[in-house]
Order: sequence, then structure tokens, then C-alpha cells
Amino acid sequence: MADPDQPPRLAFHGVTGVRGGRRLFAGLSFTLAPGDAALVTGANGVGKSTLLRIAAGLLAPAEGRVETPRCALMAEAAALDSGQTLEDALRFWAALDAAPEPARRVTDAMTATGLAALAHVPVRLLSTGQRRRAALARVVASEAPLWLLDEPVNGLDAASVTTLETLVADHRARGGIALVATHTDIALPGALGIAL
Ligand SMILES: Nc1ncnc2c1ncn2[C@@H]1O[C@H](COP(=O)(O)OP(=O)(O)OP(=O)(O)O)[C@@H](O)[C@H]1O
Repeated sequence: MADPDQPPRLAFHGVTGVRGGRRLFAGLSFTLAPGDAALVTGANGVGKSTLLRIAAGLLAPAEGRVETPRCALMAEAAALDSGQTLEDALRFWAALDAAPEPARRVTDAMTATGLAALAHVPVRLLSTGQRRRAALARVVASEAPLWLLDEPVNGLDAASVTTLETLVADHRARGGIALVATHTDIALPGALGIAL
């Protein structure tokens, strides 16, 4: 567990990632402090999503140790209830976060991701790109110190990619940390490169 009195940081200490009995990476060590970002790159199936899931605490490292602050993961599935309105679906997750004011956080996140006008639209009616933006809104609404973004650019149009880049930059400027896995270009100034 992260010490709440210390600034948040993500630290991998000699981490080995194994999936389906296959060793994907070994002895991986890095530290990200407030304001830092890292870009995880590599071919399909190399282990980028696995690394993010280990960072999120969803998978245990086969070897080594991970220090993770409170985090939010944007993965392939938005994990939003398709029968609910966008606002209600986002509020469901925001209420589970260890942070106050879920309704205010959701409203702010929908505005930041350009989704405010769709607040009352059922999730099932959202387009692919809108659903991806909704997944991003879930991360923004969490106000978690660590954002874990797995292929966040997939399905986004050019304007939404710019919005994403701005949101990540703002998050870092506020002392947040971002770990991004992608094989698409994304502007992440000064990011640590983790090539798998
Ligand atoms: N639940 C699972 N059980 C067993 N093997 C898995 C599981 N999930 C992924 N794998 C395997 O682990 C390896 C790494 O997968 P991972 O999703 O981490 O790769 P990736 O680099 O994110 O790939 P992509 O660029 O295609 O998204 C792949 O060979 C994949 O088949």
C-alpha cells in the first residue's frame, strides 16, 4: 500500500510479468514521481496491457515488487453500464472512488471530455469514439493520482486526441502521473520510454 503521507509515486522494482505461463518481461525497474509520465511501446502481444494491469494491482508480478498509488485504468472495455445514462454510469464508478464529491467530479469530467451534452443519453447509444471518451471521463472523474491508459487513442478522432493530450498534460501539471501504453503517436513531453 502507498503511504498517504508521501507524494504519490509508481515504482517497479525488478518486476517480471508472466501471462498464460509465458515470461513477457523481466527485471523491469522504474519510478514515476508527481508530474512524470511513461510511454510503454512494443509490438502486439509483447505485454503492454499486462504491464498496466500489474501497475493497477489487478495482476501480481511473478517476481519483484510494485508501489502503486490510487489509480484509474482506461482499458479496452469502458465498463460502463449500457442501460444507464452516461451520467449515471459514470456516477456509479465515481461513488466507488476513495474521493469526495462524486457528482461534481462526474460533471467536471464530462465537460473536460466534451461529453456534457450527452449526459442523459444511454451508454448503449454512444458511438465508438464517444464511448472511448466516456472511458476517459471515468479516469478523469476518479481524480486518482495515477492514470493508466491502455491504447487511449484507439477510436478517437483528431480533436479528441488533442483533448486527451491536454488532459494528460493538465493532470501532470497538477502533480499527477500517467503511464500510457500505445502503438499510436501521442504527445507526452518528457515521458520515460519503456520499450518492451
Ligand atoms: N488472460 C490471459 N491468459 C493467458 N494469456 C494471456 C491473457 N491475456 C493476455 N495473454 C497473453 O499475454 C501476452 C501479452 O498480452 P498483452 O495484452 O499484455 O499484450 P499487448 O502488448 O498489450 O498487446 P496489444 O498491442 O495487442 O494490445 C499475449 O501473448 C497474450 O496472448
